Amino acid sequence: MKKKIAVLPGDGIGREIAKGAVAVLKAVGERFGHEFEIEFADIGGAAIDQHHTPLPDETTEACKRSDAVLLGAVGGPKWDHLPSHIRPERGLLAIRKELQLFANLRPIITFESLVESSPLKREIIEDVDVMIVRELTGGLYFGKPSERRGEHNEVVIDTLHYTREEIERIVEKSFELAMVRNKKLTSVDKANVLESSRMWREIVQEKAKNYPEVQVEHMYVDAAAMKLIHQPKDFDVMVTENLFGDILSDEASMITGSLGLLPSASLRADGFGLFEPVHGSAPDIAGQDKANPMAMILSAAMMLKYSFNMHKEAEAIEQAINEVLNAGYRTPDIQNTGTHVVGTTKMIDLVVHRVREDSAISSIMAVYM
Ligand SMILES: NC(=O)c1ccc[n+]([C@@H]2O[C@H](COP(=O)([O-])OP(=O)(O)OC[C@H]3O[C@@H](n4cnc5c(N)ncnc54)[C@H](O)[C@@H]3O)[C@@H](O)[C@H]2O)c1
Ligand SMILES: CC(C)[C@H](C(=O)O)[C@@H](O)C(=O)O
Ligand SMILES: [Mg+2]
Repeated sequence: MKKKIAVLPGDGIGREIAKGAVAVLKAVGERFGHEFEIEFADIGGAAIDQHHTPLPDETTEACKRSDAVLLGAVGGPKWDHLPSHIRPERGLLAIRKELQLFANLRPIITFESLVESSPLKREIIEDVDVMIVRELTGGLYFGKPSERRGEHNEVVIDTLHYTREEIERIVEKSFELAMVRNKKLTSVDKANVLESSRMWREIVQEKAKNYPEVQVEHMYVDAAAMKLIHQPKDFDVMVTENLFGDILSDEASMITGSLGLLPSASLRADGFGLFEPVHGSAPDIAGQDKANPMAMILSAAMMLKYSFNMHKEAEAIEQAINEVLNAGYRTPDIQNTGTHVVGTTKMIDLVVHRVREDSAISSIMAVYM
């Protein structure tokens, strides 16, 4: 199969880990006989430096002529002085909006080999498999007005804005996911305070009538934050609005062991997707070969699964990652002493090697079977 992929490395560790995803895709392509044509484009701070805007038209066009998009991360101290409407993060929000990527899927899955070294108890984190469904193109991030007012700019306004249609489509998506998973949906809101959450809850209740098999529960976001780290196995699909989903997913990363392990898929209604790690550009470790490339590589695996229907190819990546972790290799975000502590480049090589090695084994098997 031939597929065109736009790769937007962005800033900081985004550039280091994007290389990893591309190398792994090349290995998958060779093993399974696919051709992945890669087109690189700038976003975020890199785009500000090159094109004076965080999202150049060329980048949007490159995404639109591709079958899927991979994104590293944006932002960093170099651009922190800029006003919010032209910061690197604005490029990320703009591409999500432009491509109508309203459904952000953030799977939280425990790696068995990391359970032992976790500061959290085994009985809490083992076998966790939660899907956070985060609304991605509405809410406080996109509400207008968002500005400072008053004679001395002493008043500030951000607006939490949702339309019924925006809530309906993300709620529908989460019910569909619940139906193919374990038929359990937790809707997270702040309906004791926010009008937007009251409408959110009403819509969940309305839609629930079309999915009688799905067990639905409503939970306030503060309680959900507590329960997520205390009893994560009580959740299966969790749907929530943009900002709540942002915060809860970083929190949930601690169940797996590191923010550097969480991938995500940002999907449009027709299935087109942009795939990005949950984490940011990590300026504190950028350029030091310390970043964990797994979130990015797993995002590429999600792309293969969700955009190209390449399930065995995605599983080959997941298996390679499991094997590398089972063999004891760790980036410093997970473990910082010992003989198996490796940098970004070495970790990428290990995963690529495993993906290729399986290729050798399966071709021998093919000859003798
Ligand atoms: N999707 C994105 O592009 C995205 C997401 C979050 C933050 N950001 C931006 O990134 C910049 C830094 O933000 P932040 O520091 O709050 O969040 P961050 O996610 O970049 O980093 C938080 C902490 O996690 C660590 N970390 C993150 N990813 C890691 C990885 N793959 N391997 C090892 N350690 C990792 C970092 O070193 C840091 O200590 C900001 O400009 C922010 O706006 C971008
Ligand atoms: C960088 C920022 C705009 C972004 C968000 O909040 O959506 C990030 O934190 C994420 O989780 O993808
Ligand atoms: Mg975030």
